[in-house]
Amino acid sequence: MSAAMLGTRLDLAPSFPLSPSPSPPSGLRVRASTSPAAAAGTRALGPRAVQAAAAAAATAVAAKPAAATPLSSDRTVVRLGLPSKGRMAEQTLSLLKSCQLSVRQLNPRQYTADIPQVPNLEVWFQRPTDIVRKLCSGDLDLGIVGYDIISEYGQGNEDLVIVHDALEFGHCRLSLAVPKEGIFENINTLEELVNMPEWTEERPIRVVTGFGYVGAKFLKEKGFKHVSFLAGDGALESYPAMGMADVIVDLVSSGTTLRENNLKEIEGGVILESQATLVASRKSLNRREGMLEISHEMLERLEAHLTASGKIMVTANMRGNSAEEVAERVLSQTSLCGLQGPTISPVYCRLDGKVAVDYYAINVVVPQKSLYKSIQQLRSIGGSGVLVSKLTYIFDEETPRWRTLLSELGM
Ligand SMILES: Nc1ncnc2c1ncn2[C@@H]1O[C@H](COP(=O)(O)OP(=O)(O)OP(=O)(O)O)[C@@H](O)[C@H]1O
Ligand SMILES: O=P(O)(O)OC[C@H]1O[C@H](OP(=O)(O)OP(=O)(O)O)[C@H](O)[C@@H]1O
Ligand SMILES: [Mg+2]
Repeated sequence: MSAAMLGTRLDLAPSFPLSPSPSPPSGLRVRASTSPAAAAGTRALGPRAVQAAAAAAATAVAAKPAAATPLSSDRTVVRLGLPSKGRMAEQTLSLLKSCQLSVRQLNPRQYTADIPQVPNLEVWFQRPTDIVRKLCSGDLDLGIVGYDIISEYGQGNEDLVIVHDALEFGHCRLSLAVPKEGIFENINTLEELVNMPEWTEERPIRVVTGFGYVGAKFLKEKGFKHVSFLAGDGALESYPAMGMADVIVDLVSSGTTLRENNLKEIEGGVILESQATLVASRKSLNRREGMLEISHEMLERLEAHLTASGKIMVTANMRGNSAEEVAERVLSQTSLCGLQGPTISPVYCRLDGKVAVDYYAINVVVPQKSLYKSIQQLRSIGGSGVLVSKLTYIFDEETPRWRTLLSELGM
């Protein structure tokens, strides 16, 4: 454990280059599902569209050479930074493997590796904080890190663009927590904490955190006037009991560490929600050869895998007079609507020497958690011979996140 005073007191008002908005800086957070561009986009996006985007990017660069800052080094390979340690490291590799993007590392002590499926891509194992720093400096082009680290170490840098904001692991929140007892016994909201008479210029509230930038920005925006920060690397939950800090700003997942150390979260005290993200350098996306194609491929594979996870394919047979009549019955059930709708196909058999349709086969994708309900609903409308299979990938016609990314890049 290491700790260093950032200064006896942090005079928040003049010394912090803080933006007024509590939300992530524009250009940093790319929200695929909510953007109007994503909602409006219906055109299929194939490899040609990626090439077109790459060509557009090249033209844009060619059109304004004077304004463009040079890319760091004239390397021709694209670099992906992956966490070298910590709890994200293993999960990152396993996610990539599930997307058929297995990382090949010849020796565990080597910091470089490759993904045989993607030529022209170098993998560099780095600490998560360094991944963000190196994306900003142009020494990496892509990275997988927690949103918390992007917010803290990216500090609103417009060059960072989130390509996929929800890789579905590393879920945690950055939260302010206070001791359960003593002067905090009746403090349950951030407002109550701000208004405590204890905090004065002579005796500021002492906050220990590894998130000095995001933490200070949040407290300033919430109206804290007298704050003193202590930077800590780990075991922050011990600081209040040791008398070294009044409150902590740290990552929380299950809440066990807080509870076991007699601390509690308070209403309004969540600073940000985090999970693993795929993040890129805007300069690289705009100008490094091959970068758009690689980003598109990674995004598509990640989306296909993540969309399929937790979903199953249910197949059943059903008697009926026509496909439409069977469809009416299936669509009358809430759990059988599928992704776009059920697929219904005739099952041909020989009846009295003639080919005839007696049954229809229904294929429908449903969330794994509603499996039993789906089976019950299928049976209630005459379904039989139910087969259930796990889905590995769902490649949609287009990836809304890709469309959002292109629009973010002005392409
Ligand atoms: N308790 C948690 N549960 C889930 N995700 C977490 C938790 N703590 C941190 N994370 C996420 O994992 C990332 C890496 O955290 P982790 O603690 O594994 O690495 P580290 O702090 O660099 O390693 P170490 O703690 O060994 O120095 C964090 O940036 C955050 O996004
Ligand atoms: O809510 P919980 O599920 O209890 O998780 C929260 C804890 O996890 C992280 O610590 P980590 O395990 O990384 O240890 P560290 O402090 O040594 O980094 C974080 O800093 C909290 O202490
Ligand atoms: Mg940790």
